[in-house]
Amino acid sequence: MKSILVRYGELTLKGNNKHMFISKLLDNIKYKLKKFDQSKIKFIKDNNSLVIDAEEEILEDVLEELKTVFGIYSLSVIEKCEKDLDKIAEKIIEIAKKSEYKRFKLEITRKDKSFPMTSADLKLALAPMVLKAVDNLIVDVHNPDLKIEVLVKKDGIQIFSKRIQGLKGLPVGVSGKGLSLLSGGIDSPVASFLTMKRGMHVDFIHFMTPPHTSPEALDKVFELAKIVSKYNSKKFNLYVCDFSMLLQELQHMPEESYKITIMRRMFMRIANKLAKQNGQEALITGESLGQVASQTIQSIDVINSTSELPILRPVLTYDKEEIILISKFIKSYETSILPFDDACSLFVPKQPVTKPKKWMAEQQENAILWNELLDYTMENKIQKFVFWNGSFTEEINKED
Ligand SMILES: Nc1ncnc2c1ncn2[C@@H]1O[C@H](COP(=O)(O)OP(=O)(O)OP(=O)(O)O)[C@@H](O)[C@H]1O
Repeated sequence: MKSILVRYGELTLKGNNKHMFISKLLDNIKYKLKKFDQSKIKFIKDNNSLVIDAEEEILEDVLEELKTVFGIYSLSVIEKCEKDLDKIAEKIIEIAKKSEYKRFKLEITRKDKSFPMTSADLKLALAPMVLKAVDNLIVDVHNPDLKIEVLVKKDGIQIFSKRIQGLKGLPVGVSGKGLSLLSGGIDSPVASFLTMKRGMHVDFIHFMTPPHTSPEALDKVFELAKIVSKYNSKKFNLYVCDFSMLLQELQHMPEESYKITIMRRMFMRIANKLAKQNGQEALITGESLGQVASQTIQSIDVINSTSELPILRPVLTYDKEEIILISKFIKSYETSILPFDDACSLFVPKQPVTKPKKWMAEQQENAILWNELLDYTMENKIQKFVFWNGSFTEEINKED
């Protein structure tokens, strides 16, 4: 058996909520590791961290899974031993001998104050033993390339030399539920991922307009939701809305340049109604300020005015390059750039309005018959797919 120390970081500062946050994180971790033979894994909890014992053959895979869990600050593969000076030295020497690095620093943290030696005493006793046993090792406290840390805890000693970065953030599920407008582009999967990072469970809605949008475009959206599912709650919904009837009606609007603005307002109205029916408390989009002509603060204002729910725009201030970096990190990029058009891109007017006015948007809407169509679309044109155990299943019953 090998052991992995899981650090909670920010979660340990959560005061009264600490218990709830940590228990959610444990749930999420256990779900992630469900795919392994459970006889090969053991969970040992303490106040501010978790130790997972895992058979050596699955250790790397377990680490990879843990790297996708929000709320984990960092991870270390640790050696455990009894509170015995010779045994501690033996473990440190073992690590130092295996390492290619030679500029050595020893760091001791004594969590168990009943342990008879102080951290300084321990360091003074251990360092010479290690230096004597390992060739070419030199002490470099300011610029070490081999830092070995020793934790003295109530139930024994933990020793490690590497900290692997976790995703940080908060465990998914502690910040309520959101409904993400997933378009099939680069930005909305990244916006969804960043929302999950702060602990929000994310469901998705996609608007399609067949026959103008192809089945491949829809496949792509399913694939994107699946890719980010790695970071999401174990079970979530993807709603697919056939927006064609409304799109057709929008063609009758007098002012061409307002088409995108009005389409977005309709998306928001539908997303609001759906979210209210299903308990999502916020909407999420991949809009980024100034990225395209229609993503201006005036446009955001005109879109917001149709929404009672808060609209989160996690990538609002990000440059495209920064968004692409994240999309490559979460591995959605290659799918996002597949050349299948979604509802929006097929509908872009020659010169979309960049500074729309609310009164003008309302005037455009008053010129068409959208109310009944929107209700009809809500009632009859939304399919619900539930993601569970790695795949989507359509739920036929409209009641959630
Ligand atoms: N067909 C759609 N279904 C669901 N949401 C959409 C759709 N089209 C646009 N949106 C939402 O509106 C936001 C802005 O749309 P826009 O068309 O400007 O983005 P995009 O660049 O095509 O896609 P993305 O923002 O995902 O890269 C999207 O990030 C997404 O949240």
